[in-house]
Amino acid sequence: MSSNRGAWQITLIYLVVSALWILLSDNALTLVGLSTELQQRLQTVKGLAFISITSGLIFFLTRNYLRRRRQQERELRISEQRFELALAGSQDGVWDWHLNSDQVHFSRQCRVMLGFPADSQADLGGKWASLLHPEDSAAAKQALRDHLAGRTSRFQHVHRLRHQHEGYRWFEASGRALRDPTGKPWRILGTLRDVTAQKESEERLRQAAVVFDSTTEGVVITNAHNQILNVNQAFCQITGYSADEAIGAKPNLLKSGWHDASFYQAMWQSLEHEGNWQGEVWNRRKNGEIYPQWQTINSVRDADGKLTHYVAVFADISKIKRSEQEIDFLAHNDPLTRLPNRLLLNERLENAIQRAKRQNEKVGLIFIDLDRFKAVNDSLGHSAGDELLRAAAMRMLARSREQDTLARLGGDEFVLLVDDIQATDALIPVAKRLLACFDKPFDIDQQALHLTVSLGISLFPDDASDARSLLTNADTALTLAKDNGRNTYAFYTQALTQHARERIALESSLHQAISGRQLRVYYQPQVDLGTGHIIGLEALVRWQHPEHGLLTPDRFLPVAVNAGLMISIDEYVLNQACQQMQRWLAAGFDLQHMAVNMSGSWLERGQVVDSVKQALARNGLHAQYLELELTETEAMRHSELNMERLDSLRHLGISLAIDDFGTGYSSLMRLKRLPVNRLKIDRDFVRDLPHDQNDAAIARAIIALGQSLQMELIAEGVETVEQAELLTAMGCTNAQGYLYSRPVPAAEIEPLLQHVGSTEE
Ligand SMILES: Nc1nc2c(ncn2[C@@H]2O[C@@H]3COP(=O)(O)O[C@H]4[C@@H](O)[C@H](n5cnc6c(=O)[nH]c(N)nc65)O[C@@H]4COP(=O)(O)O[C@H]3[C@H]2O)c(=O)[nH]1
Repeated sequence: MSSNRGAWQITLIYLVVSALWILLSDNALTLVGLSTELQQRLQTVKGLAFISITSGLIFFLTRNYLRRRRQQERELRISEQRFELALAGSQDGVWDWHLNSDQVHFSRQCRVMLGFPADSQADLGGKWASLLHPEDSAAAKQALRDHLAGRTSRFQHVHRLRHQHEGYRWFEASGRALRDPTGKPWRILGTLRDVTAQKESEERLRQAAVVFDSTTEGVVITNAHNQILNVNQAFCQITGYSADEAIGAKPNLLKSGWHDASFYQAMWQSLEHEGNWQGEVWNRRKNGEIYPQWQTINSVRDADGKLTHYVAVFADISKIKRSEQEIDFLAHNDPLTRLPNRLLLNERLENAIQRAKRQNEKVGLIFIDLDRFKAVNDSLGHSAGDELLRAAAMRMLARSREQDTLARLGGDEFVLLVDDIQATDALIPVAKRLLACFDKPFDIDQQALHLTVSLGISLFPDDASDARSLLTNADTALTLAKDNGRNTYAFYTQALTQHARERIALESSLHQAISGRQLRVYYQPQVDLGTGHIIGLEALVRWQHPEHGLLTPDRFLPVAVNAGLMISIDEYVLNQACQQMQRWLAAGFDLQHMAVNMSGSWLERGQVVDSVKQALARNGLHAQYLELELTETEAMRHSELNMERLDSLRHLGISLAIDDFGTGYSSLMRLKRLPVNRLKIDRDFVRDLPHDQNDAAIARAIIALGQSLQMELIAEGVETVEQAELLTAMGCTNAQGYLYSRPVPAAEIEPLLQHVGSTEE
């Protein structure tokens, strides 16, 4: 009941009761028939009674009314206090917006939250919109419009409002509109809550969730009882377990059994005392594979310090481990053959020497060099060369004892470290075994390649007292093995050291030899096997050494190659030979050509064509009388430039011969393309004729090849009549060798030429 209606009802009742009282009580007195005086007295009493009753009534009503009001006011105050307390506790502010007057009341808390003075009574109406962040403004206003229009039952929106001092902060505003009977809103009341911290932690959580899901490191979260609560995608990828399989289980699901109890004890102790643990753990994937992981575990405690969770983050480091191993391997091993390299050999050699010192034993070092490997590499290409090196390494490794170290130093150089030997002789069977590794040919690129090795042996403590000298001495011994005709072994001796010193001395005196005219040119005849006539000569260099006497090319040419002196020597010989040939021709000797050796470096450097032109011009020799010899290996070098230079030489009119044919690895295609007139059968295949069937077969094959390519053939190193006859029978037309003459100075050649006869005879 409304207050107006209630008041009207009470007043009406009072009017009716009073009117009835006045009218009826007077009539009642009249009817009773009392005297007038008594009636007047009773009327006075009645009037007083009425006043008393109504006064009493008014008193009680007023008292009740006032009591109820006080009670209500008290209750209101209490409720207001409760509300204030509740709001203060919740940190929410209250706002009250009278829409018609556009007056907004912001509670004290609201003002504090927005950075206004707490007790400012300034009207903040209309401020709300201006405080809104530009990015949130449209959405917040739309939410308010929706509610005022009755489209939503509550206004609720989270947006940023500008704080007076701290920039924008996040607020959650909620409220409800009061509407008149027509439904039109006239007031809206609501609360405002600062949710900046919540927003920030939501953002942090969102970021953490992204990290959790996208990190490549596995993450496991367990409760305090070490039961898995959550794992991330990376965990599943690394371990092979799905999240469903892992959740609820314990992390020992991954236990590999590689760590003992003390390892886990130390881990738990660290977690308990430090709150974290970090280290390498070997775990087992679902597929059984054991792998290393780098793991960090942190214990998580609540505000009261009670342990709630463990969080473990780990990275699979198996790839890193593998590359570490690979790097370590490559640092100590040769990538081609996978054998130990120089570094590892040195380490092992040092150790072996120390051990031998302690145990009074010996250490043997065998330096191994593949004979003529360079020729294979140059003619068949590097990949075939590599394959050959690998195959050779495998054969030697298979024949070595496990405790010995076979190392590759680079190129075609290997070393076998033979540990724990009692006597020098013990190395002989080892060396023989190594040589035997090369008895059978290697099958490379569908070709059977025959290869031999030369071995140089030195011994600790007999030949050297430290690793470095031992290696140098083995190398020196190798030179001796090579000098002894290759495919053999040689021990280091003091004499060898002397030899090495001589080589160094030779190199320095070779420079003087060239300038000081110590070089000599010897000539060796080349004869027609059919007529026995000398058809040409080969110019061969000698060194008239002031102390060592006459030195043959094998003593000083390798030194000259190392010292870069080959071109000077070749040019000197060419000049001398042209001069001499011109003299002999002028003297009327019937010679077809003068053969001069051409080193690889001379051809390679490119000045050979000019040098030849100049030598011919200087000596007035016609190009047709000059023949240049190039070894098979040099001729097969795959360089277009070399090919062009050979073509240019041919265009000058000189002829070209391939020297030492049969020792290299010729490609038929290339041989066909070479502008060559003559093949010289290497003396290695002539030496054992006519007895060696293999050599005979090779010589026959070379002759057939030369014939089919329309090249002239000359056999080198013919020493016996039988050899000459056999070669003639095989179809070889020319020969050179001691049978006819050793290489001799020009003066000694002339009687031979006269014997053959001059054109003037
Ligand atoms: N056992 C034996 N050997 C015989 C016989 N007939 C000839 N010889 C030797 O065979 C070699 C032939 O020369 P090469 O194959 O061009 O082989 C030559 C050649 O490759 C190189 N050489 C010599 N002089 C020069 C030069 O002026 N320049 C260049 N680049 N190399 C040269 O040195 C190599 C060796 O020359 P030499 O010691 O003079 O050795 C000569 C010669 O003395 C024989 O019946 N039996």
